[in-house]
Amino acid sequence: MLEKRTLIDVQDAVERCMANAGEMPIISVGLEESLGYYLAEDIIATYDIPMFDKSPYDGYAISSTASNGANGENRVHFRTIDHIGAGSVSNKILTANEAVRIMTGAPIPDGADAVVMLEQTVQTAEGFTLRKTFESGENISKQGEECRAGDVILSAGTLITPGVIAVLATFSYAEVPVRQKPSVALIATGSELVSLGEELAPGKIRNSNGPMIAGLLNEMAVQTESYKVTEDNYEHLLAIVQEALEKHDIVITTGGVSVGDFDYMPAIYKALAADVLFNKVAMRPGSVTTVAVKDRQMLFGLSGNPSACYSGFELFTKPVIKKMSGAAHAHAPVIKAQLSLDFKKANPFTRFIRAELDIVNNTVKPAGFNKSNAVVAIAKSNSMIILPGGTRGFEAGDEVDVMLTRLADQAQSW
Ligand SMILES: Nc1nc2c(c(=O)[nH]1)N[C@H]1C(S)=C(S)[C@@H](COP(=O)(O)OP(=O)(O)OC[C@H]3O[C@@H](n4cnc5c(N)ncnc54)[C@H](O)[C@@H]3O)O[C@H]1N2
Ligand code: MOO
Ligand SMILES: [Mg+2]
Repeated sequence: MLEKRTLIDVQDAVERCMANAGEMPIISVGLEESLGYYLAEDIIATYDIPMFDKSPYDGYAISSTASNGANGENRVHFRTIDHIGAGSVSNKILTANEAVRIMTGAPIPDGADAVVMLEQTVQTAEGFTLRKTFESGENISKQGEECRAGDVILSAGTLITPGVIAVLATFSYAEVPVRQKPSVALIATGSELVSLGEELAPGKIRNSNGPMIAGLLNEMAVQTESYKVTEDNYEHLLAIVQEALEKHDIVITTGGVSVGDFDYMPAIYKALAADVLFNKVAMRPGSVTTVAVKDRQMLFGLSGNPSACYSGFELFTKPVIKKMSGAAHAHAPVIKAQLSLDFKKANPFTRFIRAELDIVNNTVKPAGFNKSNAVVAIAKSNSMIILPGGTRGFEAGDEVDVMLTRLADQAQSW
């Protein structure tokens, strides 16, 4: 007998997933390996940056009062008494009309409170002359102007980017406290699937979901074990899922979650006595997406249809992985943009459309043929339009919600 499924809202489904996503333990990784992890602790400045008053220019450090009254007709003369580059300290103490030749990054010598750029000077036998009055503090990078010892520079949950690595290096973090990432098993199911290079016998199709999801996980720097594409064989699939659960925090399957005679995932959740969080969501595509929990491990039963598979990952799996990995912001941002094409179809459920967002003009359109089985539109999309359930007849010019999935590769430039 066909089991009755309970339909739930997308938001509810997302919340159920997030409620079951526990943070992974804190580990320490080398600075060079830390890219893509999330900071597990706040990063607090251990000293002022800059650490000392320093010169922002190549030029001369002077006492500003000595430049008083300087102008084009009355150039003031300075005598150079020392010469330092970045990394060196002058132990001379300046008196009036003395100067230290100083390079960018070098500490300001005692007695100096201004820096004259090289271009503002005329060289003389014993030093230089200048033609303008300097103020105290002029052209000096002050100690602590960027941050002070004790300041919280970056908070726990921040994604480690190259900029974050620069901060960590500044404070000498050879090892970085991060949240471990969940390890993921990826199982593409379906007797129709053949891998790259294999013959496409009648009725067979290429497994595109497996490599796509592996790519999405790779982008998140998550370790993935891809299992061989399985046949639709209950015992075999159950054995693989059980093996995957022994080794991984998350098990992602694609396909076999609907009501077909060879859709074995529902029976497998039952056999595992897994707690099914939902198996029918009021969304298109991906309405049969199923998420279950077994002990503390999560099973994502993504739909076999490629666009449904992709959307299910973006909506449910990605934020769960981000939360487990310690991300402060697990969800993709949603913005408003103007539709640039009509979209007349009815939307009985919340509809997600793989879309092209033009960030310059803030307009958006479906990324071509957009049914649940579409593949090309995924490749062309940088976002997903979200149309609320119970609506129809969107027209060009209407404002719609757009989830930002990937904006890194915009075809826009200066
Ligand atoms: N009577 C009903 N039939 C269907 C329903 C329903 O509610 N009642 N739901 C439909 C919807 S909506 C979807 S979505 C699909 C979901 O199907 P499954 O998740 O069970 O996936 P499969 O049956 O295994 O495959 C569906 C489709 O996708 C192709 N596929 C599967 N795996 C891959 C892969 N790795 N790479 C590329 N393409 C793949 C597969 O060949 C099928 O064409 O069910 C509807 N039916
Ligand atoms: O819910 Mo299905 O994923 O529309 O094709
Ligand atoms: Mg099916």
